[in-house]
Amino acid sequence: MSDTPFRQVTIVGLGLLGGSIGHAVQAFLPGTTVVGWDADAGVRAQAAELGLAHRIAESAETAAQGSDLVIFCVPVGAMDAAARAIAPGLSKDALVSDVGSSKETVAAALAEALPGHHVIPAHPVAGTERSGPDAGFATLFRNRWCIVTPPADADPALSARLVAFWEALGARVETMDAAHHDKVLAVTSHLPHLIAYTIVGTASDLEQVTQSEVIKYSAGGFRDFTRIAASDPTMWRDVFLSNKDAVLEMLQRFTEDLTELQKAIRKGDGDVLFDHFTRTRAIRRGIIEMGQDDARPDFGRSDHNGAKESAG
Ligand SMILES: NC(=O)c1ccc[n+]([C@@H]2O[C@H](COP(=O)([O-])OP(=O)(O)OC[C@H]3O[C@@H](n4cnc5c(N)ncnc54)[C@H](O)[C@@H]3O)[C@@H](O)[C@H]2O)c1
Ligand SMILES: O=C(O)C(=O)C[C@]1(C(=O)O)C=C[C@@H](O)C=C1
Repeated sequence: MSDTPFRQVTIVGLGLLGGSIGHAVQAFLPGTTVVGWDADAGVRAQAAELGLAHRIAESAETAAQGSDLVIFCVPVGAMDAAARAIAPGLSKDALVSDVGSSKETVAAALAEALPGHHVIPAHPVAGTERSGPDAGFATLFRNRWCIVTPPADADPALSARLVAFWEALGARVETMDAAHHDKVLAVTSHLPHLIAYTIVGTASDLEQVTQSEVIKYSAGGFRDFTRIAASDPTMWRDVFLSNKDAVLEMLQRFTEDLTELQKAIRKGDGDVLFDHFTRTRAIRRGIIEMGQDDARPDFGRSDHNGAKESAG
């Protein structure tokens, strides 16, 4: 393998994820050319202005021309349409990948839309509540996991190049099958978003009763929920529809556990509550010790984008 895993990458979808990949490749893989494409003309113009790619393609049909890697960074419900649109320019040798938050349905959509092409899906577990081209930054993937889900018949050499690509952008890479990915992410990412969307909606309904107190006193826990609940509606609608079975299974478990805590409160059983909270505090501490806390106040700052940033 040369010092750059891919000569030219086409990024389809130039929002938070696509924009961050564009910045990161230019900063950390200077030997790779970045071509950008987005279905939205306004986004394409903004991406050109922000320098998210070396060049913005003139049409979907030509976007993949000459690229040995094409990464779909569109909402998971738009993967099929995006893949069909760029198919005319896509070489049979190119590797097709994506960054979608769910993997089984995306893998199936890409394989069906692009028969005879190499498809190896991936999911960088890194993001923010922001979206759009100006939300991207070069260090988004640094020290974050990227989960690669190669299908059983994937070419191991192509998988290795995709792993090298993500490692060059600063990610730690893990490989697993798509179904397992979807179960794990249902509990670690999808369910927390559903809970945040619910609690913020509930509080807002109650606001009519409490006359603005919800907003006024939202300094702590509630404010953290509002950050998550500000995440992109299109993206999350698609995530829940595409990972339906795993999310419903985890929601069932969650509901049972919530009922246990509800019972303990009603019965005045402090031991159950104390033991539970002690266990969850240890989990949070474990996450921080593993270096998984991301010092969020830095998120989205423009000085994350310069080529002056060094990899590693
Ligand atoms: N936001 C996060 O925290 C996060 C983290 C990891 C993975 N993801 C995944 O990354 C993907 C992109 O998310 P994002 O946050 O960058 O969204 P975003 O809204 O910031 O950007 C998505 C872009 O895709 C474009 N698009 C939509 N349909 C298209 C099509 N058919 N062809 C070309 N372009 C099209 C939109 O115009 C938009 O510019 C999603 O699949 C999401 O699940 C998101
Ligand atoms: O930190 C956040 O704002 C995120 O929601 C990022 C987050 C997550 O749940 O961890 C959201 C969705 C992605 O698919 C990956 C990462």
